[in-house]
Amino acid sequence: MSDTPAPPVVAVDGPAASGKGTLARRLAKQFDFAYLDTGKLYRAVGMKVVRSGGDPEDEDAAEAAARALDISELEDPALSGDDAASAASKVAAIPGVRAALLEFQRTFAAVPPDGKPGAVLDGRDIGTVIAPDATVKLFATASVEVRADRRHKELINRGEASIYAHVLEELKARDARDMNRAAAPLVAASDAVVLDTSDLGIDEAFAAALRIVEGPVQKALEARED
Ligand SMILES: Nc1ncnc2c1ncn2[C@@H]1O[C@H](COP(=O)(O)OP(=O)(O)O)[C@@H](O)[C@H]1O
Ligand SMILES: Nc1ccn([C@@H]2O[C@H](COP(=O)(O)OP(=O)(O)O)[C@@H](O)[C@H]2O)c(=O)n1
Repeated sequence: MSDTPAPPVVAVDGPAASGKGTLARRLAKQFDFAYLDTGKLYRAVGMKVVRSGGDPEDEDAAEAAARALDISELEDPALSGDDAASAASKVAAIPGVRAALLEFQRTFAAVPPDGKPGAVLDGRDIGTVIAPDATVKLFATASVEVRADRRHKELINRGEASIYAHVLEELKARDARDMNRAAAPLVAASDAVVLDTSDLGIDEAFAAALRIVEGPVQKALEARED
């Protein structure tokens, strides 16, 4: 008798506002998989440091915040704001922070909560570091102008004051920090399928993502039934 293969894992990576969260959430719903927005972990650590009066670039403070992070802190609505995003990309460059968050993410992928049959994780390093053996890897991207436009509209819709030019600058600064850091930089895994959503609406992007993901996921689910 052979061992049952591990639950399928869908890795969704990409730069800010590329639509990876929207795709990952919909893919999880499609397959009834557990979903983890790993950006929230870094946002929560960044906000924890800022709120205690610290500097998100202070390695000791950021690592201590990451080690003390409680899952309940991920529910804070302030995490979706730009301040949290900026603090997140600073703490995310610190290797001790990434190490402190690694086990939680790997366990989520290996043993999806609530007995779900698989997991979808989105972030920057899911396909490269967290789940290098993922069933299928998607790298969502779009031009920085399109991404800034999406994030700007999202902020306006939430009733927040937003200036397009500022959002564009913030995204460029964050892209640069995320791509140029030494620890788990933002890069498509060599076996990821790149999906450029610049000219795709949400439904079109989802349909394209599903075409990429469906086959490998079904195959992995069937292998677990044998
Ligand atoms: N293909 C798309 N076309 C237009 N808007 C999109 C598309 N994908 C996502 N959005 C919108 O862009 C914003 C950012 O999407 P989100 O999924 O949160 O991106 P990310 O998780 O990569 O930061 C959201 O307001 C979302 O509704
Ligand atoms: N797996 C991850 C997820 C996020 N991050 C960091 O956390 C920041 C916020 O991530 P996010 O996914 O919530 O941001 P958006 O893409 O939604 O704007 C990113 O800019 C990265 O610096 C990371 O380093 N690794």
